[in-house]
Amino acid sequence: ASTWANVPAGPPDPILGVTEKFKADKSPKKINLGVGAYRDGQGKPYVLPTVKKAEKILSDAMQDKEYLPITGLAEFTKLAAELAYGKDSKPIVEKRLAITQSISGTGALRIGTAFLARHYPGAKTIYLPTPTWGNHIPISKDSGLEVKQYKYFNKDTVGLDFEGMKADIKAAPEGSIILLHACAHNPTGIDPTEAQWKELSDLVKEKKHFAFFDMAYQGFASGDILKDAFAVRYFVEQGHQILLCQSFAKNMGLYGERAGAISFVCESAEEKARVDSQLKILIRPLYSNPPVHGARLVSTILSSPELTEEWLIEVKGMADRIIEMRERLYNKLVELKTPGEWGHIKSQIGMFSFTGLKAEQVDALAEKASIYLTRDGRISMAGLNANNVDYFAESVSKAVK
Ligand SMILES: Cc1ncc(COP(=O)(O)O)c(CNOCC(=O)O)c1O
Repeated sequence: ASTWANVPAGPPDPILGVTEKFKADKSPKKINLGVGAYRDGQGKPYVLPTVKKAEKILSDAMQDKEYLPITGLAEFTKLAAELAYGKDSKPIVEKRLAITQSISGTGALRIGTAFLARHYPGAKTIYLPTPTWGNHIPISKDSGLEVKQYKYFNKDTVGLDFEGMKADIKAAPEGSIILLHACAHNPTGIDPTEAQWKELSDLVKEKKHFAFFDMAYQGFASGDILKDAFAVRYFVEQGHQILLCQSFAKNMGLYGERAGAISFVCESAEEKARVDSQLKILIRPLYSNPPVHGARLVSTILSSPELTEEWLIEVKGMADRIIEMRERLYNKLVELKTPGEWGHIKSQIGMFSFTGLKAEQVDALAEKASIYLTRDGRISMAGLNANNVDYFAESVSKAVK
């Protein structure tokens, strides 16, 4: 028998599988609201003008293709840390932030969970919000952590179940690992308010929990990189030794370049050195060293005040287009007298909207209207534009009547 006779056919990824179905659909009216990648007003992938300028600078520079160090391009990780924490944040000023480049946000999450599985002094259990980004679960499990949940989404109010969230975090054994979406929660688009983040910081501190931040959308959520980093910076100011995963996939449109970073707030420069050494030991047998081009693109932009200024305008432009689509969709659903409450479409933030559509309604939209979204009712708002938002609203209206 063949070597692989016992390999079973696995299920398609719930998110990426939607795009496969979309591609197979021949309808001219088809819409892909599945994958979380930004599209411009014409439904096209968007290469930021600052990225194009950085490409030109790099191609003129004709740099070599030598290996990066295990922890990546030092200029990239320095600039990524400053973007997230702020130039004058204490961990950076006191040189006690251990950081490594990663294979985008997914790679950062994989390194973080693997590092915790290997070195965390407490229980090797990670608490994830319900729901969370689907990939958080297999990443954590494959790293050897036990996965538990904390309440997050209240389907009656289509809002944050803050009391449930606090109760579950409080009930978790002291010193538990709590994964927190820093901004633009995926898939719900619902974030704690700044006041709620302050309460969560107190609770995490009281329980001596470990805050594991996933910040895949800094700048892309509200359009303001400082606003989106509020939770991360507040927790650090409050003295939490956080772990932070960063991605430049969305806010710089570098999806396929796989530019990301993971950082650990340490107690001292000496501890940072020990953590850095163990990060190298963990990464070396994983992929040895990371891809160079994406890191150079990010560094070229963030090391130039004028390119950074232009980038901030571009990332706000993306966020604003999504916010405009939220308003247009909401107004159209209301105009069509669509049954149900739709305010959450406007109040949610970031790439996604948790519509509240049921799985069978999602299936009907695919079959009857060639509109594709994940079965949890999440839509990527970026897939909507002036040419298709009315058709989508009309189709939803029909599906829920
Ligand atoms: C919360 C979160 N963390 C991390 C990541 C990792 O992204 P990357 O590895 O591309 O940086 C993502 C990317 N999500 O992909 C879009 C989708 O859900 O359809 C994410 O949403």
